[in-house]
Amino acid sequence: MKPLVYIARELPEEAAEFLEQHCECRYWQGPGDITDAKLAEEVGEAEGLLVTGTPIHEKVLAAGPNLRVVANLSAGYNNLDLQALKERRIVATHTPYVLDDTVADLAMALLLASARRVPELDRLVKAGQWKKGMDAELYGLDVHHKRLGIIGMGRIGEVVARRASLGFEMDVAYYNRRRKPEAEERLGLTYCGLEELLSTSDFVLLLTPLTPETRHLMDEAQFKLMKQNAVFINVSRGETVREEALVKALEEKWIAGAGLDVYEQEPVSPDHPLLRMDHVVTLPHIGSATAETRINMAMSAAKNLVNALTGQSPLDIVPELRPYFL
Ligand SMILES: NC(=O)C1=CN([C@@H]2O[C@H](COP(=O)(O)OP(=O)(O)OC[C@H]3O[C@@H](n4cnc5c(N)ncnc54)[C@H](OP(=O)(O)O)[C@@H]3O)[C@@H](O)[C@H]2O)C=CC1
Ligand SMILES: O=CC(=O)O
Repeated sequence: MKPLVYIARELPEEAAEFLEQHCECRYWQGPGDITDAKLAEEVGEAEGLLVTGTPIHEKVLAAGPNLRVVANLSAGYNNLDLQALKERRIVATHTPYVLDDTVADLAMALLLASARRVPELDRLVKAGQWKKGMDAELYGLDVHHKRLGIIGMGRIGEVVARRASLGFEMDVAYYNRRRKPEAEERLGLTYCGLEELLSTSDFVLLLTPLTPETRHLMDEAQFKLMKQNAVFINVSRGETVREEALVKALEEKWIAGAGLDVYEQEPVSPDHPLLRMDHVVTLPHIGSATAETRINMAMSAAKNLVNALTGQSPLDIVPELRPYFL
């Protein structure tokens, strides 16, 4: 008999077909995105779950007594209560690696767009406001040969660093809890403490996972350390930044601008002050959103799910749970 799995989101055809071959599949039918409360009602006898971002905590797990695996279709997995999963011996997986290049491209796009004011100037031209003699009003900031400080030099950070240093001849500094001597050598990185990184970088890119330690890692004190002509880019999770502090930093011109893919509340409210600022470039959490990469992520999540249910070791068990399942 095929194992029953509950799929809490839409999937590309390839991944749905693969899952149908190996599992009996039930799907969330909407309307809208599933919530944790709805998932608790739906999980029933399922042995596996496939989710993106839905909070998975004790109440959801308790509602599914047969659960053996939760496959998260994303690299970040801050939606998972790892302790509750561990206590119930339920394995959890995520989808790292397959999206690294795509997310790194998006980080560079945000950086360039913010520095050179691309969306703002696009709006200006389309509104018919381009006039002769306004040249100086359109100036942006150089990217090449500047210092990029990356907080969270992991899989994606390294790919951004390669683009920035080889493509734009930037000087790349990073801050992690642990140094990475091999990556320093290979990519020509400079390691520095957080304060030094913030006070010396022209662009600060946040790429840590969201954990209790990184929640509000960027607060007033951190924005105050940044240079006045520096730009802040966030591609990690919204809650790594205290948004009120970011708004203040931008309003009071402690920093020159920001490029954001993620927010404390998503979708961000239409009346959020960040959306009224010309020196902020805003994207709707689309770091990995290309057709090819979303297929690869879905296939990776589906394979992790099937492997776990058929007694093979899933490739991408979340690091904190690996010691218990490998
Ligand atoms: N916007 C989007 O669409 C996407 C966003 N993401 C986000 O990006 C995050 C990073 O992804 P990825 O590169 O694959 O993850 P990795 O785990 O490979 O890298 C994360 C890095 O952050 C560092 N880090 C962790 N905690 C801290 C801390 N407290 N202080 C400083 N550094 C820290 C780690 O180093 P160390 O342990 O040594 O500190 C590690 O090098 C994901 O968790 C996700 O939230 C990912 C994909 C798409
Ligand atoms: O935010 C996206 C992810 O994959 O993590």
